[in-house]
Amino acid sequence: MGASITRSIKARQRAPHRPPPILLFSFATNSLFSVKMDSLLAASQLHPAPFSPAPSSARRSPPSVLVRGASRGGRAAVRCAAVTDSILYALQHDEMFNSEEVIQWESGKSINTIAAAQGIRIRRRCRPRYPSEGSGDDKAVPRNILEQIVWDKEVEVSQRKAKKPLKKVMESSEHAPPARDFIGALTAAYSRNGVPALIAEVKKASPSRGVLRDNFHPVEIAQAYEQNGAACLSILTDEKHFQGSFENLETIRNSGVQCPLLCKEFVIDVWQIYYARSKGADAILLIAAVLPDLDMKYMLRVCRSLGMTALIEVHDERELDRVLKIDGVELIGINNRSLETFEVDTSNTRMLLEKRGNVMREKGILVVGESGLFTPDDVAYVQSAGVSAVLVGESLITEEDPGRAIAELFGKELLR
Ligand SMILES: O=C(O)c1ccccc1NCC(=O)[C@H](O)[C@H](O)COP(=O)(O)O
Repeated sequence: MGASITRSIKARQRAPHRPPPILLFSFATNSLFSVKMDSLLAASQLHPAPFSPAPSSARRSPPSVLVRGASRGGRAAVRCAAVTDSILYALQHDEMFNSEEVIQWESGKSINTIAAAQGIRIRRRCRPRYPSEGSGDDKAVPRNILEQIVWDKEVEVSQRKAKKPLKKVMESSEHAPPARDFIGALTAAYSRNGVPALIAEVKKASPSRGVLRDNFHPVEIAQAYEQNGAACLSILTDEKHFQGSFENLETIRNSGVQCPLLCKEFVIDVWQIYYARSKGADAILLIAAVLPDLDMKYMLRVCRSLGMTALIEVHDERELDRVLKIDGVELIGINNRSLETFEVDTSNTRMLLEKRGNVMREKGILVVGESGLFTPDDVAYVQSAGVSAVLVGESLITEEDPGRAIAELFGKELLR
């Protein structure tokens, strides 16, 4: 493991920790403009001067703000009393704000068209503002389970946001204790044990397997995982398809468990990242099959501003290549399960590492092998392919004693 992990640690030590530029796009929602304004207002109060201090004259007399994309094919001047010059400066000078994807969006392409051009097959349902936009048809049926999950998530997130707007959830996230070092915990565990670090998953049910465990006590399971050498934990928060919850995440965080926690959520909106942080998450999953590049870049910035780690999940070469072009990626999960067909094939990890392992090592990116790992041979197989960590759910959670099952999975007891 040596070199790539050392590089990763060094990269992390070098990485500046600063608030995110105030960039306000989300392809995740149809109310792009209101999200922008929500974020703008919230950010102007919570991160008052990310780039440059606002002159006092600006504070006395708030400027008009040009908000790109507020109207199709052009810009709308929006007077916003809470916005300072520093934010205006940030918006106008941000490389991402002026990026290709934004220009495409402004030129009238729909969210789904832009995503499809990046090879993303998952469509957003997004209630259309214009007849030509979105899938548009209330009777449309999802093409696969991942699309179904994303469509359900759009409804869930909009309901949650109505109850707790972004500004409030950002404030809550500011009060959470600092995020723990997820990658640090993985690298330390790998050094200690000489086998891939374990991210043990607390998951009650899954779309592919139904209910995995009836007597499901999330805190007991989390404690058992930690006591038996898990480096980090992954907590499913999706209710509808996995019977998980943010309450589980919060309760585990408050139970005295020390392991860093991954919020295993289907993120489509930055609101979810702030919410996860407010509930004690140290890391969050971002799925390349769901998120267009611009969302991914913006969400990475938000994660960094919150001190959180992003585990970026890929399934195939195209997704991996997209992700490798994005700056600041530190942790990539290769999922052996197709989220569209449920097929599990551990050779996916080997195949992608054979093709792009060198690039990832050069960039100091740590790789996690995800899904379908049941035996010491499975673990050895993905380790020899080059992973530094494994994400395991089913093979542990279905055992009577999930903690003890860890030693069986690795063929030895793990040191804590
Ligand atoms: O687990 C599923 O059935 C599933 C279906 C659709 C989207 C995601 C899904 N699972 C998320 C995961 O990737 C796994 O929970 C995780 O990698 C652990 O996998 P396993 O060890 O096979 O439970």
